[in-house]
Amino acid sequence: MNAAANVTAKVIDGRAFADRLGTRIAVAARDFAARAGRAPGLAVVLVGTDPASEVYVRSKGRMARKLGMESFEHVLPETASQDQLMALVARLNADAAVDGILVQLPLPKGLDSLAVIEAIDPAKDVDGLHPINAGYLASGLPGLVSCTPYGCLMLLRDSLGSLAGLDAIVVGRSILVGKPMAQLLLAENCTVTMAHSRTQDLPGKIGRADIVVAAVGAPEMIRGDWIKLGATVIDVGTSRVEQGGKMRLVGDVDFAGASLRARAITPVPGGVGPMTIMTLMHNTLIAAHRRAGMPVPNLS
Ligand SMILES: Nc1nc2c(c(=O)[nH]1)N[C@@H](CN(C=O)c1ccc(C(=O)N[C@@H](CCC(=O)O)C(=O)O)cc1)CN2
Ligand SMILES: [Mg+2]
Repeated sequence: MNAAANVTAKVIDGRAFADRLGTRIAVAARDFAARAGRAPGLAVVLVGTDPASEVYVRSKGRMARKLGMESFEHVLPETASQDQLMALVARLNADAAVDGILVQLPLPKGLDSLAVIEAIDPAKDVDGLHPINAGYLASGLPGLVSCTPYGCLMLLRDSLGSLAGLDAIVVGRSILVGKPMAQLLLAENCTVTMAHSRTQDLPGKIGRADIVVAAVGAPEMIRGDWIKLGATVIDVGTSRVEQGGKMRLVGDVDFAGASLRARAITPVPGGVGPMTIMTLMHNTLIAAHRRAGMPVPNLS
């Protein structure tokens, strides 16, 4: 733990961690292909032309191919109907070459993302968002875990070892990050507080936490001086802000201020983001093994 307020935190390098995990996934994917007679297959669905989503979808396809997986990319127009999207999901559910299905979020206005998520075969739900997989997680049963929180957990375990007994706060309650993150931390025997827009005395609650996971999408809303000395800070937020005439990517946490109090902190970019894509590859590998009736390799 930092003894004084002016010790600089260790910066957690999510990109390097993701690269190392990727090397192990590539070996396991090659082994799967040799035994199953086909590569693990990931289908990525993009609806519309949101520039950030286009970048993420392209990165996912590129990474799948780089690691020796088959990538199936489906792009529907902004004007696609709910029925068209549901029909595509049904086709992918029935396609034996597809182990993982991911529908990039957010969907254009007018489309019901929860209905789409519920239509995905839970065994292929590599985003871990289907209520069946959320239920497995809450029940401590093996399912598929949402990619970003799974990546955050890997970084926390790597940085801290055992998390048992630590006070953790998760700021944000989305089904994509906040809720599954809280379940994962609870399963690690943390005492978990879930904070959200109606939480009272957020600075006080953050100030008591050994682990802070920030996932609200509000640029630098968590001030550095709220952080407990020696805490570990995981910043999931990515917001583009203008500074001095230039666009800059920032997280939910004031990185410079928090670095003076935390023992370790993820940067933005280069922290949680790269883990999101690599845990998706990991989930695809897991889904492929389960669907083929093969034991899931332990890559940790
Ligand atoms: N179906 C899903 N939709 C979305 C998810 C998801 O997990 N499943 N997560 C986010 C977007 N996302 C992946 O889809 C994602 C976000 C950020 C990064 C990333 O690597 N970020 C970099 C910075 C990139 C930049 O410069 O813009 C970083 O933080 O270092 C990867 C994936 C919402 N939608
Ligand atoms: Mg990041």
